[in-house]
Amino acid sequence: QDAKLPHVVILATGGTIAGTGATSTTTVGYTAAKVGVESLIKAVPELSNVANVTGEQVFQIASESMTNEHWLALAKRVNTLLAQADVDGIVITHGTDTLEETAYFLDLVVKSNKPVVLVGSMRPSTAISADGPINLYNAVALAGSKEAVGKGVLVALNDQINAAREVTKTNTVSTDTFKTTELGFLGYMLDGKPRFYRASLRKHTAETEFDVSGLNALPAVDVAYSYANVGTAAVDAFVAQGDVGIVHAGTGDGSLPARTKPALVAARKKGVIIVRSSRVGQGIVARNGEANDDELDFVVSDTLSPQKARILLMLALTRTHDTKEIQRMFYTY
Ligand SMILES: NC(=O)C[C@H](N)C(=O)O
Repeated sequence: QDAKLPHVVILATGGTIAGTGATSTTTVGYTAAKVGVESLIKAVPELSNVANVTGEQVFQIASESMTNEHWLALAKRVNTLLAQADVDGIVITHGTDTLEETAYFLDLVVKSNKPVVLVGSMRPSTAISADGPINLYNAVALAGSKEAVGKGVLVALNDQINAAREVTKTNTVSTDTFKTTELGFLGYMLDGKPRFYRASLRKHTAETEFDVSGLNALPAVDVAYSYANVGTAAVDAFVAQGDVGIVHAGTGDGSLPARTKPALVAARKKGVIIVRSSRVGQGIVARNGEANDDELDFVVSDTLSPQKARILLMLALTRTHDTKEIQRMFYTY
């Protein structure tokens, strides 16, 4: 322990960064979530040069199995730790498949300006040139840095720093998979030091109106994906199971197929909040563009991906069912 260094807590949740393969050349077909947090820390002795590190195993899962309940537990732990004067920053080791979703959820509910950095890896810990150790080193250095304070929840892999709201996984297996394609990533990690060039302008962390401290569950919201020949089965099933919100991952600028639209309109009449988003991955879903949202009383996702729109809609529904208010939130966060 070096009193001059920041105290960074590593919260381990599993994923490939904690995965093991049969051989050193196994980079797919490995088992995720095997190695514990103490082993992750021990594998990178250089961490002690940049921070005093302590570890906690919060879950041990592959991130495709992440649930709302995991998020609530994780957010509460993060908020408790960051309220402690002796904690300077948090690193969360996480599977990459839903890493961007956990990052955005935390971006909306963490009540602190202290850095929170999500990190993972694409190769298991046993692989030649595993990317986990260097990613973990950079994440810890970033979480302990003054530069990362107030920047919102960050995602740092492959020497690049991204904002939680905008980053997405873009390649199924490559180590160079996390991208903020059009808006651009925030900066680089270079020799364990952050170099920031931009910041996300949407409200986050300490500035948000969302509070999960008293919540044990989140409102039921699902994503209905659109494609040629789509029918109403998904929307109907979501309504039947009692969803209070549906995010429509529409084609193009969030367009509504002739067959699906009546089901969404009927769902809205029953009180379900409908958010029009797009499966395209880039660009703004324009309000009153592909549909008359004012008339239908729908909300548009702005630039959020369907999976992130689901998160904001769940949190919005913990505060209000007023569509004007919810639309304001989609233009704020
Ligand atoms: N690279 C990874 O971490 C993928 C893994 N399926 C996970 O998300 O847990």
